[in-house]
Amino acid sequence: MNRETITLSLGADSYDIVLESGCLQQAGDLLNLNRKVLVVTDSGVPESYADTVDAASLAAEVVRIPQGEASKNFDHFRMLLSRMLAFGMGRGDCVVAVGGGVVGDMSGFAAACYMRGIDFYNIPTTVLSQVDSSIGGKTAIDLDGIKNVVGAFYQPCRVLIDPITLSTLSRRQIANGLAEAVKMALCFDPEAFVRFESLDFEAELALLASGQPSPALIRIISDALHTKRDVVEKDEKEQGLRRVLNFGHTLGHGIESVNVRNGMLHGECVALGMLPMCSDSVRKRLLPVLEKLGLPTACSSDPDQVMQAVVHDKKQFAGKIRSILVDTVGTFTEQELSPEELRQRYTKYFSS
Ligand SMILES: O=C(O)C(=O)C[C@@H](O)[C@H](O)[C@H](O)COP(=O)(O)O
Repeated sequence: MNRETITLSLGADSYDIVLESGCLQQAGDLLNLNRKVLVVTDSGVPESYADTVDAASLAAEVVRIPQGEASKNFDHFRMLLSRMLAFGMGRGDCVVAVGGGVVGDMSGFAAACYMRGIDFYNIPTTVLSQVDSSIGGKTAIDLDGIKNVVGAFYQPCRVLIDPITLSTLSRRQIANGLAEAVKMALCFDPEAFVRFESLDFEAELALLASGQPSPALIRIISDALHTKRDVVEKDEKEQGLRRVLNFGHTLGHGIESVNVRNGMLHGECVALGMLPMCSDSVRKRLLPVLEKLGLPTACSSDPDQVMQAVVHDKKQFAGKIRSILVDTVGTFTEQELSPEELRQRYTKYFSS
């Protein structure tokens, strides 16, 4: 099996991302598990993944939270900390996340807070977490319906990305994660976007369903990891360039907050959130890609409700919302838009 190791250079917080089919099975060799380990996973992740980490650890506790964004809350966060305390974990012990973005974000935040910070490893098992959320150290929980509003920048010690884990995901979950990779290609990587345009999605899904790795998906994951690595190395704490990774998220988070109970997924909301923020020519290329992936392209959420959530987002600054726009594939601009201007973009695109 081919292994790609991508190093994120952040001084003392540098770490390797290992991308290799089958690397989950090597967790005992690739991670330091010779200590107490809190393994955090969710009810949608095959139990065998967490069991693999458990078996490779000196002593492990496995915590399984219910699947879904609604679990990324204060109660589950507190429960993780209590479990660490009850297990007698000390500063030399570690947390391992095995799952998607919810598991990674929340367990990373728990690792950041327990005893002011213990080691954290991430083993993302969804497309979304493999291309985006496991990289760059954003950890968080949601509060009062606002996404990621409590959290910390806390880098993992190592990330293991095993594309074989994608074979158990539904088509919808795969497309959900690919929305984040489309976002990165649109902003930074025109060649990666062309690869999306020529992607034979059905053929790659068929490969995955037969238990084989999908070369095209591995290439997409690798493209996204390189883009994100380059961005985070230049701007770890999101003071400038990293804000571009929020393309599609400003309206997207608003749409997500309104639709969380309808079961809409994060990437689906990001897909919708990108559409009003593109030029006509970019949208003309984006729409067929989203349609091919089966991502939504129409949204009927009430603009007032969407905007209510948008104005609580972290991108608000002196009454304006820092928004990313894409006029040409591979480039971006940042503009400070008023809530009214954003609302108009939303209504103009989705009501016409
Ligand atoms: O890593 C980043 O930086 C991102 O913005 C990646 C986003 O795709 C991701 O969804 C992130 O969690 C959103 O960030 P937030 O700061 O708006 O919570």
